[in-house]
Amino acid sequence: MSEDRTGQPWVLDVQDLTVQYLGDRPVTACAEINLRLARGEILGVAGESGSGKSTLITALTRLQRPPAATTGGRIVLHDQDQQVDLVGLAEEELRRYRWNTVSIVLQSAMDALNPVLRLGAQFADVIRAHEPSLRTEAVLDRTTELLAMVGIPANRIRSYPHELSGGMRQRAMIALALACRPKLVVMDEPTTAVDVVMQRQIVRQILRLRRKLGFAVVFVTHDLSLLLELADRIAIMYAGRIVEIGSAEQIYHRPRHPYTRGLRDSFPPLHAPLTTLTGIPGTPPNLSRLPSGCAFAPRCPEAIDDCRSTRPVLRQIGDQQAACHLYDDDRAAADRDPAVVG
Ligand SMILES: Nc1ncnc2c1ncn2[C@@H]1O[C@H](COP(=O)(O)OP(=O)(O)OP(=O)(O)O)[C@@H](O)[C@H]1O
Repeated sequence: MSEDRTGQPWVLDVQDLTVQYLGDRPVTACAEINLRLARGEILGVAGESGSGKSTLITALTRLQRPPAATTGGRIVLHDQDQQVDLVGLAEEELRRYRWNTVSIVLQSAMDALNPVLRLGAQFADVIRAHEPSLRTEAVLDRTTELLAMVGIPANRIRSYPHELSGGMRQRAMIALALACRPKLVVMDEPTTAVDVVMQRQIVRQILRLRRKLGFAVVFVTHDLSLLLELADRIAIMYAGRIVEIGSAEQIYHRPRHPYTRGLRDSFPPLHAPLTTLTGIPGTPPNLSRLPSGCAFAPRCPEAIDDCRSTRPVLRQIGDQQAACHLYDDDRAAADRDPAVVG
């Protein structure tokens, strides 16, 4: 059984996950993704629109619908001394793990919450599905406690989703995702629909709840600066592949991949003074017509000949990983001293 640095089993161990949109010309939206999460760890996944982030999230929770299909790899979850590979489980078996072991927070709570049910009824549905024998008062107590954790007063239990502010709805979604004490919460841009002040409040709340309850998080967003506040580690996606992965500190201060550098310089930092934003020239590629070699090469200011002919593989560079030919010649030096190149 694979284990993290502390000897604990990984909460999530994704191995060579490939997800395609099937059709006349299949599109590979996630290619050979490898990710591991330790208990209580927050992994951020960042990338531009179309890089495959949402596809990854729905594949991880097995909520994808045709034409999307997982065509390779494993999604191994570990909970209560058991390991289970979600790939290949039937819908009925998956239900045992949803909410309980892994839960999801979507981009728009308005799409995820039922508009015709009061908040209390929605919490009761989820809690009861996993603890059918729980008495009404206990369900109510649990709901009150969950809402309080995200700063929503008890009198809102009788509110309908449309009676709540956008920020409150998102926080209610987070509370609902935690209702059955999952080991892993998967979040797809849960702060895009709210203003910056609320965004930061939600980020602080997630950090506080993680400390209190110890769940791990995969948090997907296009906003790298947000992840720098929230994530322990960050994976950068481009054209369906992870092109760099490292600690938040490494990704911010010493990004290896030119794409990561471009992404970092495209967003205003949340704390530091505002500087000129440079952005990345060009647009992401069409996944059904990827160039040979590195998919970022046509936009890369540092591309060399190899980049246009051979796709670089994700490999260790110092104590982070990147898929970039710029480090090929300096492999030995970069492995010894990560500051040598970059
Ligand atoms: N229903 C679909 N049919 C065919 N291809 C699709 C479909 N949905 C997505 N794709 C392909 O998968 C790619 C990745 O889409 P995905 O939504 O996962 O990206 P994303 O990074 O989450 O983007 P965004 O931030 O805009 O949500 C798209 O560029 C597109 O080529």
